Amino acid sequence: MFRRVTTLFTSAPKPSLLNQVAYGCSLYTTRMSDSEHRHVHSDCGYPGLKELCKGGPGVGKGTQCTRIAETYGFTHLSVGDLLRNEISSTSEYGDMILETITKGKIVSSEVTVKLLKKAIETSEADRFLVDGFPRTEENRVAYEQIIGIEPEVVLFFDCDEEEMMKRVLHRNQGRVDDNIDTTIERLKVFEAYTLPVIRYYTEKGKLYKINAIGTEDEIFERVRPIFST
Ligand SMILES: Nc1ncnc2c1ncn2[C@@H]1O[C@H](COP(=O)(O)OP(=O)(O)O)[C@@H](O)[C@H]1O
Ligand SMILES: O=c1ccn([C@@H]2O[C@H](COP(=O)(O)OP(=O)(O)O)[C@@H](O)[C@H]2O)c(=O)[nH]1
Ligand SMILES: [Mg+2]
Repeated sequence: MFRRVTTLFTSAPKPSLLNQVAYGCSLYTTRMSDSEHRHVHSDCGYPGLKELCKGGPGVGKGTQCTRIAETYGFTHLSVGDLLRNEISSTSEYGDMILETITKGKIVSSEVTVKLLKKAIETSEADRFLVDGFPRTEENRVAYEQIIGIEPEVVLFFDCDEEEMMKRVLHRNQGRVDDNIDTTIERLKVFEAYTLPVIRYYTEKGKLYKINAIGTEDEIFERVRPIFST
């Protein structure tokens, strides 16, 4: 079985650098029952909304985060992109990150939170959409401790495993992890490490499940009410 996760965060305007962070959304497929998820409701207004988006590999997190950011004025921070930028730079972490991504494993929180913090601090923006993070409970705790913000809303993009695999294999961006073996591993990692994060936010009453099957436009229309007051 395949599973996927995507994450986005939005943040509320705030005074200090770290307060600016918005939690994003994640996309993933899951075996959780619908009763475990909250659904988007009309009183989830913006501004003041902090969002976290979750979903599995290829579910469309990045695609939807880009549209959300453009439409609602967020700065889109993809942690995957931050990590890939490190690989192509002279970063001391480059080799480790490449090996980790190639295997479909998770980079340590020490590195990812450091990169996120730097991206936020060097940006002049005051609202961010964080995509594809946190992927583990350790990520979540480290992020909330260091960034100092807990998301109010977590978007969960739900898609069947076969469709996620199909989207990954057709992504055509030359990524080292866009292959069958790595994606299967990523789905296992999702189930073992990311699903607990989803459950955490479900229990906190912050999870919003979005059906990620359909066209990009159709999915965006399902997301839109969350950002529209
Ligand atoms: N609703 C959709 N239907 C079909 N393909 C999609 C859809 N949304 C995104 N894609 C495509 O699927 C691939 C993975 O999308 P991406 O946004 O990178 O997902 P993720 O960030 O969750 O891994 C891309 O090639 C993208 O163009
Ligand atoms: O918080 C994160 C985000 C990404 N990754 C690594 O980067 C890869 C690609 O992540 P990305 O979000 O770009 O993938 P997507 O889900 O969009 O396909 C993951 O499989 C991990 O190896 C990580 O370790 N921690
Ligand atoms: Mg992505």
